[in-house]
Amino acid sequence: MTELIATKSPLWERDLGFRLNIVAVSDLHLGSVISPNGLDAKTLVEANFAKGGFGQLSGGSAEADNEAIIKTAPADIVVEATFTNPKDGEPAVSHCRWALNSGKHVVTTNKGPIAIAGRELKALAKANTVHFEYEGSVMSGTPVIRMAWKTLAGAEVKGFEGILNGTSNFVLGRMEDGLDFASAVAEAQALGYAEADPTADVEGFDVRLKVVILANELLGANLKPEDVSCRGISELSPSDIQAAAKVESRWKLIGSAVRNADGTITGSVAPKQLALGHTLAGVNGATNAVSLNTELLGPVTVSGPGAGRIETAYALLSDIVAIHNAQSASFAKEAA
Ligand SMILES: NC(=O)C1=CN([C@@H]2O[C@H](COP(=O)(O)OP(=O)(O)OC[C@H]3O[C@@H](n4cnc5c(N)ncnc54)[C@H](OP(=O)(O)O)[C@@H]3O)[C@@H](O)[C@H]2O)C=CC1
Ligand SMILES: N[C@@H](CCO)C(=O)O
Repeated sequence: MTELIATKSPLWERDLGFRLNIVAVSDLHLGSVISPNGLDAKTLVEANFAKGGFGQLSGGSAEADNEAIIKTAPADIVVEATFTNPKDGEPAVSHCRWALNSGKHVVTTNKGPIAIAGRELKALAKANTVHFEYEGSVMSGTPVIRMAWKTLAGAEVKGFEGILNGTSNFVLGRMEDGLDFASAVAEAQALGYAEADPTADVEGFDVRLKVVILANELLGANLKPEDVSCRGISELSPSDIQAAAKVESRWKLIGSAVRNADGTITGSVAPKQLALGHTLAGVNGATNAVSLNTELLGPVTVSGPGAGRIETAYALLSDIVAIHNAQSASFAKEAA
């Protein structure tokens, strides 16, 4: 995000009508810093700080004092981009609570807080009259949550199925090329697609969080991760991959949810062998795609980048734009 701010600020000011000013940063390795007048994004990107390096800056400390930074920094918006913890969502859930309770908007790509504590955090945002935005938690910068809410409003989403993890899709493709599993995972890590612990990617835990988020957001479910059955791609062998190719099909890790006749919602994550003609069979690399099954339009499929540094930073920008637009609309209404 800092890299994007360093290069895109003049363009955003012209096209989007705001200029982002970084007033504080907290990072486990680098430490933390508060600068009410703003930190230069280019310097932050290029300085190549050593461990604890923020300690050298005015207003800086070699320790990541997240709580104090989040609560006291003179910021309007807190960007939560620590690692996703699929078990209890921490420390990100606490980061979001501290920010919302301090009257700060939160934008995040972290799946943990939304899948595990989404209801609580949304209520907290409402109580504090601030926004809690998380478009990048599913399919990184590719719009799906707001797209479904806004552009497909009234179309009645009944279920969805999708490729929701860039790493596992990339790994399956590289295994089709003949690469072994471990080398393919290492490539995905080097490209910035994988989670801090890639077990979450290959065992399906990351997709499970995304299925929970989409089911709760788009189908009005109240699922928790443990409600969604989950199998990952680590169960597939190179011979499974080759056997699928021989019958004109491909293995894909599919996350899905459906509203049942009795109104309950069932979610699942599992590798599926798809015929080459299937809408999701041609989705390659770190690209994600989701087919939303709607009552009025039938399936509507969205496809785009599902992982990557810039792609994920864009998701944060899209959340900030949403906040800016909502606030501008509300100021205009008050002024009328
Ligand atoms: N990368 C991607 O393609 C996508 C990522 N996401 C999600 O976005 C988030 C960020 O992704 P990504 O940058 O790839 O993740 P990384 O794991 O690469 O980076 C996480 C960052 O958070 C810092 N950090 C970790 N714990 C703490 C803490 N307790 N306090 C302060 N800083 C902390 C790390 O610091 P340090 O380096 O010092 O350990 C690191 O800089 C994750 O939740 C991820 O799941 C969502 C969509 C796509
Ligand atoms: N590790 C995740 C990042 C996006 O959530 C993936 O590969 O899809």
